[in-house]
Amino acid sequence: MIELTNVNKVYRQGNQQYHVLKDISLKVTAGEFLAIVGPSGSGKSTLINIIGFLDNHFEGHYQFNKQEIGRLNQRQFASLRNQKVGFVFQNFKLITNLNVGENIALPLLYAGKRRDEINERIEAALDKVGLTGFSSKMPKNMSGGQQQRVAIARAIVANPNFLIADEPTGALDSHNSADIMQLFTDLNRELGTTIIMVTHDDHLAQMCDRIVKITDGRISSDKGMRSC
Ligand SMILES: Nc1ncnc2c1ncn2[C@@H]1O[C@H](COP(=O)(O)OP(=O)(O)OP(=O)(O)O)[C@@H](O)[C@H]1O
Repeated sequence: MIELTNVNKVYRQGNQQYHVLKDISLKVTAGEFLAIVGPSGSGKSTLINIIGFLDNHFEGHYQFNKQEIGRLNQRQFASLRNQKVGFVFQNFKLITNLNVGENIALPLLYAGKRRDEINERIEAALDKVGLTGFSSKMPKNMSGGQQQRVAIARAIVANPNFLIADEPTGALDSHNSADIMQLFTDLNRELGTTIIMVTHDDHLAQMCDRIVKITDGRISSDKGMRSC
């Protein structure tokens, strides 16, 4: 599904150049649950911004479902981002003055779905994350773990091809972290959701099928756990 070949990323600031990703070649197949780990500043966010269609200013090749990303115009690139990927962030990024259902509806409204379909899909997404009946609650009246579940429901509601989760348990205590990791594992195992998760936590990374380590902009190791 995802195939990066010799991807390089250079940030330019004035006369300075920062070569942040160096010859990254990475394949991710549908159904994988992959952790991206590495020290602070090693390039993890830069890499997931490219994988998640947030950044198309890089050198090298990115083929998504055999389609070369570099050939797309900005409109096609934005529509790929809206349709193919769901994002989960450390700080949930829910809209606080919207209720749970309205937050989850956002990707469907952008996609121009009809109201009755939206309502059905909200309920189905809430079921999948274990929050049946929470649609009219306000996020501020929910725990951090529940808010992250809402964010995950929003990320999956439009049936993206894959999820990017950037430190998804970083703001949670150990109990809620374990719950969220269990939810990701269930989504992956039971529904086949492809998940790419950035984490600093080695223990959480061990729960994934595969761990890709980035060191100073390069892939320094790539280990499959299921096959070990
Ligand atoms: N817009 C930018 N302009 C210049 N340099 C940048 C820019 N964004 C990131 N960098 C640099 O690129 C390098 C990689 O940053 P990146 O955020 O990808 O690392 P990271 O592994 O995600 O770090 P962390 O774990 O702390 O989030 C860092 O040295 C950072 O300072």
